[in-house]
Amino acid sequence: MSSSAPSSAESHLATAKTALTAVASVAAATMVVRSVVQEYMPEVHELISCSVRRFFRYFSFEMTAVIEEFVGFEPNEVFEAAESYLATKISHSTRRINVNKLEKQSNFTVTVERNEEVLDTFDGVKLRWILVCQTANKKDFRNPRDLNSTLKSEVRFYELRFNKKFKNVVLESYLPFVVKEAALIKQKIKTLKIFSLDSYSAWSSVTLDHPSTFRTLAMDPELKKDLVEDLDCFVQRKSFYERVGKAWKREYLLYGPPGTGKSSLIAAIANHLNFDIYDLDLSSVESNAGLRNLLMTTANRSILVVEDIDCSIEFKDRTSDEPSRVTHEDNDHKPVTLSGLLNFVDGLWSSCGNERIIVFTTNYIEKLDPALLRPGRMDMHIHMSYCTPAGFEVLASNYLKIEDHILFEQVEGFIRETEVTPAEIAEQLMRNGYVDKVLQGLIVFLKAKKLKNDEAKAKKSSQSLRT
Ligand SMILES: Nc1ncnc2c1ncn2[C@@H]1O[C@H](COP(=O)(O)OP(=O)(O)OP(=O)(O)O)[C@@H](O)[C@H]1O
Ligand SMILES: [Mg+2]
Repeated sequence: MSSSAPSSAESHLATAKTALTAVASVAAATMVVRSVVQEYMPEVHELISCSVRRFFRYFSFEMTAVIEEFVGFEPNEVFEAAESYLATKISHSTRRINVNKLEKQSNFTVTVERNEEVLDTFDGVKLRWILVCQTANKKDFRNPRDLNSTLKSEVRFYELRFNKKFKNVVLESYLPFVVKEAALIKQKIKTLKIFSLDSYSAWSSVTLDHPSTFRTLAMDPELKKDLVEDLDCFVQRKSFYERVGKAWKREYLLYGPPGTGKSSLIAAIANHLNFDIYDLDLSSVESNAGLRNLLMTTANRSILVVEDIDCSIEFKDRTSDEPSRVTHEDNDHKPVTLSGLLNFVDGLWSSCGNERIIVFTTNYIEKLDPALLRPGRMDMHIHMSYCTPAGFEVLASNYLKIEDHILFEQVEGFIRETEVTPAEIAEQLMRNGYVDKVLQGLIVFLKAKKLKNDEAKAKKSSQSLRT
């Protein structure tokens, strides 16, 4: 018995060959029929093309997700996210990109141009993106997408192609990842704003372009380190605040003489976290109801600043300790108090506010109501002190671009013995001239300052001896 029965592998091969031959014959026959029909019967040709496409699509492994620019009248978050995200995927193979910049923007906006294919990989899954633009059908107003695009005269959507078997990975992991990444990118390039109250007591904003950063700030190095760590820890504790059911907010009290960098520190915090600033002048808020409205209209990831609290407002309502029959309505019309503000903040922001920072500043901590200073009221007290030798070195590096100099020892000696603010030193360092000349000028200034301070001290002590 020399011949054996065909093995199962051979039989599979034979079946596959037959199937392939069949597909090839269908394709060849279709081509012939198509060319004949194309010539003589265009409608039949369209019908056949459609069926052929459907036939091949059935055997294709590819799936396409269409991500339109608008959902009804609203912008599609996934489309916007894809636009930002894909800009980070521009590679050597990208041939055309779009570059835009509005006058007020500090950075260029770069996006991938239409019909450009962008490749991406996520957990080993290969993905192909392409931005498709089609001329809008302006007459078809039944379709909101077309109505939207009448303004733009084109309909834009992304096609995202991937292997069908990764459908769940794409929908459940990849696209949420793209949305999250895009939010981070936007946050990074966001232009910071500072809001203040206009003449109608409503927030109005301008771009915040303050150069102060933690690097340029002259303050106690340990305190600076602690504060940066505190801020970084705060923004990462979303789940902690959710778990304990507290408002996700942090309160800082900055105190120190004028010119020691309290406002500069607020700008440095805003630049570090990329948070907008709301500068709240409590003396121009008429009532609790007005304050509540203002707080409700501040955005998340922002810093609410109340400057000079010692002079702007009472801490407590003077009548609040007396037994009273104040109705809710009366309360709405009452003048604002600081304790009222803090209570609002706890209530309102625990339900609707996220990542809020409140900063209070004062030049005179001794004038503050003790209730505001009691432990647990503020999360951190930050003393912005007179300039120290370490602070001077930061300022010298900022203004003169030097890390050391033969005159540093003399300057630092005076700084140790004299109460001088970083603002005063900064003013001296901004003077024109060579480094030597500027530092000599600073020494003359410090000598005079020391003399003046000593005289003032002597006068004060002789006055107190007399009384
Ligand atoms: N600690 C500091 N580090 C770096 N620069 C400082 C510092 N303090 C003051 N300056 C410089 O002095 C200027 C004024 O400082 P700033 O307005 O921050 O002081 P302030 O404490 O807010 O004063 P005020 O109590 O009068 O509001 C700043 O623009 C900055 O150039
Ligand atoms: Mg200030």
